[in-house]
Amino acid sequence: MGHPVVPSNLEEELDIVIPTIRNLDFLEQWRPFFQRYHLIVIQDGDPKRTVKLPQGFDYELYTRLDIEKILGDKAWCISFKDSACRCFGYMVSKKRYIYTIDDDCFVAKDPSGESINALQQHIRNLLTPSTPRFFNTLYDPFAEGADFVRGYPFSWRQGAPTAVSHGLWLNIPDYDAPTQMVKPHERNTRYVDAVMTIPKGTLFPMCGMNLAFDRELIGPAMYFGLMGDGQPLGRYDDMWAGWCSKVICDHLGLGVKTGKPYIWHSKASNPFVNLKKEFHGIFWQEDIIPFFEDVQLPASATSVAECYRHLAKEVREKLQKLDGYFLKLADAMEAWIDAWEQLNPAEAPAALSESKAPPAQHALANGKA
Ligand SMILES: O=c1ccn([C@@H]2O[C@H](COP(=O)(O)OP(=O)(O)O[C@H]3O[C@@H](CO)[C@H](O)[C@H]3O)[C@@H](O)[C@H]2O)c(=O)[nH]1
Ligand SMILES: [Mn+2]
Repeated sequence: MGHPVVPSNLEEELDIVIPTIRNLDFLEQWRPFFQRYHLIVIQDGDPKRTVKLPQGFDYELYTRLDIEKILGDKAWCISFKDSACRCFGYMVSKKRYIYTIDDDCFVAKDPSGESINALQQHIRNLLTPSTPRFFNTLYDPFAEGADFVRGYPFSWRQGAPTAVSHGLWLNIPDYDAPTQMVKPHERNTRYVDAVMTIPKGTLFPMCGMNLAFDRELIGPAMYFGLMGDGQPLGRYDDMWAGWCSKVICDHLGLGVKTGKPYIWHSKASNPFVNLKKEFHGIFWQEDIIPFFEDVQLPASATSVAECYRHLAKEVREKLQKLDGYFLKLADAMEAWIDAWEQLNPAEAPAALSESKAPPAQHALANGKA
């Protein structure tokens, strides 16, 4: 299968969102790959701090004061003092694609020693279909030198539109605090040359460190939750967005891929601080995962916003038994989607009519998915 042509005007189609409590010197190393794109920087913590960017980058920068000015009475749904604040950048972007990266992630090298253009690989992942309904054992059938293997149904080879591309990390792996405490010196040195679709009906731990998605297909579901300052939970921001968006992707016939590209994650955050942030989540997720596995989105929900509002109701009803936090989180999910639609009126969904729905959604409309 030929590689899709990466659109030459991609810079008009993609924003790079970076949350930061540090500085952005890391951009110097990414300059060859990032300079042509517009950056959306979410400056977390003290709004009076000055965040400097290397010369020559085109960017917009938002502090907590900007978020409060823009969102008004809905600003409370955007986390403060947590990387979850990055999702504000998804909301204010006007582009088709989003790439989000942490400020301690650098350009990795592949086994041949070549620098990895993570952005290019993510776009290839997003521009080629996914195979959520039937696993291709040779992994990505659209990769150079690969294809669908014998026994793969020909009528299913068009695949599904890809909504999310989840990249990985060399050096410091994205481990939870307990694992990091037990294995403080473990480094990920394994470069696996593969991209694969996460099967329909299977959840996964989405990491926000090196993540791209199609904002038009799944943007409204990419809310990174209520974390950080004043909240009983942290470091489950990307996880929450991953579980919500995967359930919605499965329902709407969209695909999620994981694997290449790799970035080089340079800093291990403090496992003791992380344990305090993650503590409740380690217990709650034993109930949260079955909740997402069991949730049934109605066939009448044919837009992301409709699915998301249904999810918020389910969270309120079924997770409040875990902790009152989930009542607040459900309210925050609704504030998020309201704010998203206010800031993006053109995208505010009338339910996708059959005629406009891509094939996979056709299947949903006809009850085949
Ligand atoms: O209060 C904060 C803390 C951090 N940031 C910015 O967010 C990213 C990630 O921060 P950091 O690299 O310190 O955290 P990690 O533990 O390595 O990140 C992983 O944890 C996930 C949980 O959120 C995160 O997505 C993973 O990548 C950096 O850019 C910090 O500057 C912040 O804005 N506010
Ligand atoms: Mn980090």
